[in-house]
This record gives sequence, C-alpha cells and structure tokens, in this order.
Amino acid sequence: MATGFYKVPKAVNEPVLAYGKGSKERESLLAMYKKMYNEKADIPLYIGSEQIKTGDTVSMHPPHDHQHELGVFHKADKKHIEKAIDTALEARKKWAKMPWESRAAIFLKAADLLVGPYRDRMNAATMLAQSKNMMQTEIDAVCELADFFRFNVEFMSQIYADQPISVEGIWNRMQYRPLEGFVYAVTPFNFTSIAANLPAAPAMMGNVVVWKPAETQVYSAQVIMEIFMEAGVPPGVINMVTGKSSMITDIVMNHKDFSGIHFTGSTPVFNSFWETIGNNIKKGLYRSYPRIVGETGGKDFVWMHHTADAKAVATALTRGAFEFQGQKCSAASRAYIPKSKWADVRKFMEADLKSIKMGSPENPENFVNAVIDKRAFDKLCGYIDQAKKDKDAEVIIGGNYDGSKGYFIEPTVILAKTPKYETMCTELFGPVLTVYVYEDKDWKEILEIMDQTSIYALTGAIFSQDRYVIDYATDALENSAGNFYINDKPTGAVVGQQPFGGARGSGTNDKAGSVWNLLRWISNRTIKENFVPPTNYRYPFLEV
Ligand SMILES: NC(=O)c1ccc[n+]([C@@H]2O[C@H](COP(=O)([O-])OP(=O)(O)OC[C@H]3O[C@@H](n4cnc5c(N)ncnc54)[C@H](O)[C@@H]3O)[C@@H](O)[C@H]2O)c1
Ligand SMILES: N[C@@H](CCC=O)C(=O)O
Repeated sequence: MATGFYKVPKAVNEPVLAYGKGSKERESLLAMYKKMYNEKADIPLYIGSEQIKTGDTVSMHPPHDHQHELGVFHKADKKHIEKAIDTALEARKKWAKMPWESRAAIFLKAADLLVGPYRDRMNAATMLAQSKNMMQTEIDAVCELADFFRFNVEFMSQIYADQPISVEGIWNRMQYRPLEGFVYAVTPFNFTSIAANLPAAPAMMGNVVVWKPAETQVYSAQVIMEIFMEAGVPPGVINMVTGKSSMITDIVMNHKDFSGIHFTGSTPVFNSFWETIGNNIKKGLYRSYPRIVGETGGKDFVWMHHTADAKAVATALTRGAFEFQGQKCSAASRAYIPKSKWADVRKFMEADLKSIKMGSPENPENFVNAVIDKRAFDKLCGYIDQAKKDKDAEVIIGGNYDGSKGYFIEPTVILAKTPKYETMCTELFGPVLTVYVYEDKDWKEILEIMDQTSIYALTGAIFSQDRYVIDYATDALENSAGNFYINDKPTGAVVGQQPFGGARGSGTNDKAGSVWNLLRWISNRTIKENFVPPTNYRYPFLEV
C-alpha cells in the first residue's frame, strides 16, 4: 500500500483552554452541560457493528446530584461477552493486516475530532459522570486524551522504524506483530483519558480489544465510542461491554485466545487478575503467555525539608491533595513537614482551604466537587469519623460531609501523631490528607520511614532549596515512586513530558502513553533473508 516511508506529524501537547469568565469556551461548554443534563442517555453494548440494548439496565446519576437520572446503560450477559470475543477475533483478520499508516490516520483523526467537534460533549459528559470541574475535565478528557492518541502514533512509528542490522548477502527485518488473540481492557472511573487509552493503545498496535469501563464512567465512555466510530476504528476492533465485572472477567480470562490485560484500577483487583491468569497458565489454557499490564493504587507523599518555602509546599498540598477531590492515583495523601515550618504551612493551607468552594461542577467557582459514589463516600466518611475518635490523630481542617444532594466531603486534613497511623499507610482515594510533623534534625530518618510506610510506589514530591538535600532524598527515595517530583506537586503528569506509572504495589510500571507501554502490545518476529543460500555444507577448513 504505502509507496513511501511516511512520517507522522510531530506530536505536541494539546493546549489547555482557560474557560475564563465570559469566554466563548465557557459559554459553549455550559450550554452543552445543560443540554446533556436534560437528555436521557440509553447506552448500548458496542459489539462489532451492533449496538445492543439488552433491556437489563443500570441507571446513571451525577455524583453531585444523585437524585437526577442521566439515563441508563445496558448490561451484558454471558452470551454477549462470548459474542464480543468472537467478533473481535474475526475483526483481527483484517485489522492486524491494515497498513500502520492507516491505523495512525484513524487515531490522529480521533484526536482532531476530540479537540474539535467533540470537545464540549466529551468535557460535559465527564463533568456529569465523574463530577470534574471544567479545568479538571479539560486537562483529562480532552488534552491528555488527545496527547495519548498523537504521541502514541509518533511512538508507534519510532518502534516500527527500529530495525536490526544486516550484513552482506543478508537482509534482517523486524516485524512488529500484534499479539495473537485479543486484549482485555479494564478501566477506572477517575480518568476519561485512561479509559480511552487502555483500549486504544493495543488497538493502535494492531490488536483487537474487549473493553470494560467502570460502571460510574460508562456515561463518558459512550462519547469515546462515538469518537472511535467516527474516526474510523473498524467494527469489532474495540468492543465495549458493560455488566457484572466478575462474570465478564471470568469469560474473558478463560478463553484460549486471551492475549493480554490492560488494566488501571485498584491493587486488589489487579492482584486477583494475576492470580487467575497464573492458575490458567498452570492448566495450559492459553495459546501464549498473556501480557499483564496494570497501573494500580498509590499512597503518594510530599516531603518538606526545612529549607523549602512554606507557601510553595502549602500550594502543592492544596492542589495535589484536593483537586478532583483527591481521586487521582497521584494525589498527595501523606505529607511530612518539619516542625520549624509547620505553623506556616498550616496557616497557608487553612487560608487556601477556607477560600475553596464546593458544589456542582456546573458552577465554575467550585474548586471541589463530589466524590464518585455512595460506596466511596461512606468509606471516606468512615475514615474521617475514626480519625475524630482516635488518640493518634486529630482532624485539623474540614472533616464535614453531606451526602443528601451529592456526595460532598470537605477537604480534610488529619494530623497524625505517629508516622504509621492508618491514614498515612492506606490508600483512601478521596479528599483526605494526613500530615506528620517531624523534628527538623530527623530528616534522614523520616525519609527511611517514608520509603517503608506503604506498599505503593507511584508518585512522590520533595521540597528543598538545598541541592545536597535534594540529591540525598532523590537517592533515598529511589524506589518509593515511579514519578518523582522536585519542588512540585505530585500530580498532573503530561504525556510526552512525564511518562506515568509506578512499581511495587502500584503496578507494572509500563508508563502509559510511552514507547514502553506500546512495546507490551506487540510480539516481534525476526525475519532473516539470505539472498544467495550456500550450496556446500562443508566448513572452509574441510574443503577438499
Ligand atoms: N496507577 C495509575 O495510573 C492509576 C490511574 C488511575 C487510577 N488508579 C487506581 O484506580 C483506583 C480507583 O479506580 P476504581 O475505583 O475505578 O478502581 P477499581 O479497581 O475499583 O475498578 C477498576 C476497574 O476494575 C473493574 N473491577 C472491579 N472489580 C472487578 C472484578 N472483580 N473483576 C473484574 N473487574 C473488576 C471495575 O469495574 C473497573 O472497571 C485507585 O486505586 C487508583 O489509585 C491508578
Ligand atoms: N496522570 C495523572 C494521574 C492519573 C491517575 O489517576 C496525574 O499525573 O495526575
């Protein structure tokens, strides 16, 4: 097909729109929010070219307005999952052979559709489904997602261009085959961009996918499917199914052509997948070893040295811990502050948090919105109530909540009297930050404690103005975070700039939106061609 070594457009990060007062983009987005709020969605399963409405439905509600119904989505039963797998495997016959330039064009088109005609719809859907304010949805559902599509296209072309050396009479080639089978993408509620990227990245590399979004994200997942279809992803390449997670996983992982899992979500769920896959390998069920890629939980830290600026640290904590209600895997959830600076950090945080407004994302003045659902709300309120009772803790900021209209929890700061207090160690995934105040002189010991406090190693930030201290802490915390920040908050990684992912209990660290991630979705074939094959078996020294 291709009659040239085509070069893909250079990827650049999508500029984030400001949504300032009186701006056209703000007006247009709010109009779309109102329109979608008043419609009733009826979301089918997307299997091949069919949109299946099973009649077995689940209703959807904005977390900040849970009495309002956004519509319903339809649930699959066993036969739909089997059909999705069969359809994917059928689609693979053509998709795996499609020239890479055509696959690239589809995802570049998806990016342009997203930042153009779909921008408002994608943002409004994410505001409604996940209770993100305008800025949080813009950086996630539009900019990060467009970046995933465009940068991955560039990384794909770099991978394909990488070829082995050849010697006289021999031409060596590397064929970057998709995996033999289908990939299962299981995605979290909190980032629309991650939900789209997990099926898109393997698909871009020529794989076919069965995609199961989180129940609380299905509303915005539908818009992703609309974009995929309009961009030209052929029917059957990405099949979106919704329904009981354990039933879907059971059918998928017991299929001999299951070739990989692309997961983002909590650590226990990922562990259960690994266990199932391991047991099935033992039974000899699979054709190939499935690729297991999972980005999971975090207990992300901010550490301050006494040489750091208190206002900068307080700002990093306010944004890092409470943007999107702390529901980022990267969110700062434990902070270590030296005694000499604590009064200042606390004063600045109190002032910041007092000025924060909480409510619906439809009102742009609300910095904080609702947590995702009742389960999360109850769990978080339970930890806050416990901290109010515990001798080892004190709730010093916030601590109030109200679930009557929406699942609203005030940004809450707990002061822990021991560095191993429960909320210093366990991922809560909400607007709760725990602070431990240490003696300035003990800064080296505290770094050691930090490294040993949680099972996770996702993100972390250190603040200091002393370069020796920065170097020491960077070294001491080498394995404590896959994304490490110096004098910055631990959230907000940008595709192409800070490839994202962590190790230990935080996942396989394959760095979403990078070459390293895409490499997991191919299975190379090395091809050696000999132009003039030898016709004499003898070694030179055996010549007669
Ligand atoms: N490391 C990262 O890059 C990253 C990014 C985003 C979120 N996260 C993590 O995700 C979690 C929050 O997201 P969540 O609440 O959606 O996570 P979750 O683990 O509850 O759900 C993730 C997905 O797994 C599915 N699932 C849950 N139980 C299942 C089961 N038994 N079988 C099959 N599927 C199942 C869910 O339906 C959802 O689609 C946090 O732990 C957060 O740290 C990590
Ligand atoms: N990439 C995002 C986190 C995604 C996880 O939830 C960040 O860096 O804040």
